[in-house]
Amino acid sequence: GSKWSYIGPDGENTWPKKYPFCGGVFQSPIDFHKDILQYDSNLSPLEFIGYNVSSTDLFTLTNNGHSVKMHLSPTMHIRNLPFEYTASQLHLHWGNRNKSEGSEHTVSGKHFAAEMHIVHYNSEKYPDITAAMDKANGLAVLAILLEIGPFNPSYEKIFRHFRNVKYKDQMVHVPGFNVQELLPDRPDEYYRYEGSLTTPPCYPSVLWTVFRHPVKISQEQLLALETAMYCTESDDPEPLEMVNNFRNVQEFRERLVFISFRE
Ligand SMILES: NS(=O)(=O)c1c(F)c(F)c(S(=O)(=O)CCO)c(N[C@H]2CCCc3ccccc32)c1F
Ligand SMILES: [Zn+2]
Repeated sequence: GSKWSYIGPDGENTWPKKYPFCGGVFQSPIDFHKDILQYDSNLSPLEFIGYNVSSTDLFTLTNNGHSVKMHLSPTMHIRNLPFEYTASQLHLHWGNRNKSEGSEHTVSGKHFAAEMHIVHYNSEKYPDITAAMDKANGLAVLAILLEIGPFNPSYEKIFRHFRNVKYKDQMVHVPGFNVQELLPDRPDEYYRYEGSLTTPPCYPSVLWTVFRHPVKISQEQLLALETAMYCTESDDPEPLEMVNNFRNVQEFRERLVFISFRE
């Protein structure tokens, strides 16, 4: 199994030993700051096809020991990227109850409270994500920055199930809903760059789209995310809280991040 973690002897500084790409090029996440941003008028709004999933369809929510991930319906895909990308799963990254600064990407050096990723694979060129995940242009990940605000009923459609996936390998079914509700206002405004998976094996295969505007969830919803899950199995005598499951920002030299909006 994947023997890596975010803390301790298998923490991120040791990842390159077992996963060489983690010490390679084009690594994510990164910090978005003024002098690496460049407006690009060709960055058009993405089209989200099949995101409105019927409640008779079921998503599977799983605690995989690293994050909580929700397997998505293969009828969901994005258009307006260089290729068509089909949805695979979504998952989250967060901090802890004393420090709600667990986003992966940062803006002018600032963390947001948490970050949600919707992982897609290039279904035009590859049959499935396993074939796509180590190829150039293989994956496209949408990133939504989360911050504290009013209660968010759309996010609650996922969050209300956290108590049933407290421990590693637990799963629960979530009735389908319109996943587009999870996206921020103005999804036409985003950061775009070529990067990598932020977990081992860190393949440099990801076309990143990080939406400019954060989504608000309540303090209570954030606390539930920060305190509900464990990395360990239900019968483990030494339970490990699933907290701070974000990678630190990586060196980003001699490259630009393209933005679809003017400052
Ligand atoms: N931040 S990130 O880079 O988007 C990111 C994660 F952070 C993350 F934890 C995961 S994981 O939950 O699968 C646990 C470790 O792979 C993924 N999985 C992707 C890529 C790896 C293999 C795979 C296979 C099927 C579906 C999705 C994925 C991931 F892409
Ligand atoms: Zn992620």
